[in-house]
Amino acid sequence: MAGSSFGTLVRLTTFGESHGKAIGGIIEGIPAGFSLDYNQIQHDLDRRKPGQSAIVTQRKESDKVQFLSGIFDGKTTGTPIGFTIENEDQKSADYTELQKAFRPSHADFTYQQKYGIRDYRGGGRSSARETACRVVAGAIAKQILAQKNIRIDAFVYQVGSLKWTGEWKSELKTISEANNVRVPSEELAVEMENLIREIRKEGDTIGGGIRCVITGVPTGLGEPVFDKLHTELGKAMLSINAVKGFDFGSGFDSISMKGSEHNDLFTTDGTTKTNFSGGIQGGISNGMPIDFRVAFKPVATLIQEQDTINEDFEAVKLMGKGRHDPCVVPRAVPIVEAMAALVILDYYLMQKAYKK
Ligand SMILES: C=C(O[C@@H]1CC(C(=O)O)=C[C@@H](OP(=O)(O)O)[C@H]1O)C(=O)O
Repeated sequence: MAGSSFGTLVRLTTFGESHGKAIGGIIEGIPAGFSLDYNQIQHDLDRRKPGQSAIVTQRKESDKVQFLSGIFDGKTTGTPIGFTIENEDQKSADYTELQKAFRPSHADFTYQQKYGIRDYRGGGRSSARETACRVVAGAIAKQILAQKNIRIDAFVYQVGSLKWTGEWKSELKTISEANNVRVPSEELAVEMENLIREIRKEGDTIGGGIRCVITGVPTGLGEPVFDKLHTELGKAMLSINAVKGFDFGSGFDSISMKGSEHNDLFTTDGTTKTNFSGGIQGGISNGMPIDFRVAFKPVATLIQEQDTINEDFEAVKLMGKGRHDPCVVPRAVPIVEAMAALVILDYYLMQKAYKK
């Protein structure tokens, strides 16, 4: 229970700090004989990497993954896949003041209280840099799932109070992936980007929301009662840095609905006319698209002076420094897809193992 591994049959363990030599991971349980598309893995890493546009952190990392094991002649061998990604652009001097003072609402304080020591540079282990490792594993899982016609699409639907309320279709992915925000509307992309630029000018940050739709999932995935499919998806999403909320299907809107409005009526082919269940009933996939949302808080590091305390619990003023995201959702889209892919592949393999 040391907190750095995720999954049951497909299991990812990550290591590394933001300003250390490298980050990396070990992926166990990937089936043998699968031909890897390295370009696809790099493509997802590029969708996540810092410095990719004017509205994200300007730290420049190439995020090239180096595989160390588990692959032979371009195919998985069924043995642990080890990999590293080097850290190339650390500016640790930006964090000198943070050796002693805690950024309000950041993991600085809790890491210090838990361990009595922390790598304060770039947030150390608590940095979202770690999520690059999840993207490597998720990109592999996504490729395997694609062969089974399971498709995972995440996109930004909200930044601050600007919200996309359209109906999702997979064709919209070309629009969401063509703009810096990753929202499926060209008009909203401009508005959201302008908002993020304004927020950045003020040295401030803003929250956002990501929606994820998974199609082609067969019925039967999910292990009641404690390992329901949505329970594992919730854990996966809530483990991503800055995530504050997860809901699926009707989610929190279900509070104000009547059963007669909420029930998804069947059609005779076994699908349902509506999808308030979000593709999961009783913790088990029902064959409809799995549909969930993830809420991200505004990043804690502000380029503004704030009141805080130091390690001796004395009141001090702290001015944030460094290269930070004014809004994390544009870069978090491939992270959500990666974690979703790890869960779905894990549960797909479990269902294969258990089904009579
Ligand atoms: C490096 C990445 O993002 C970093 C996430 C991060 C944080 O506190 O989470 C702080 C910043 O790091 P630094 O202060 O070293 O510039 C971001 O740039 C990355 O995502 O690869």
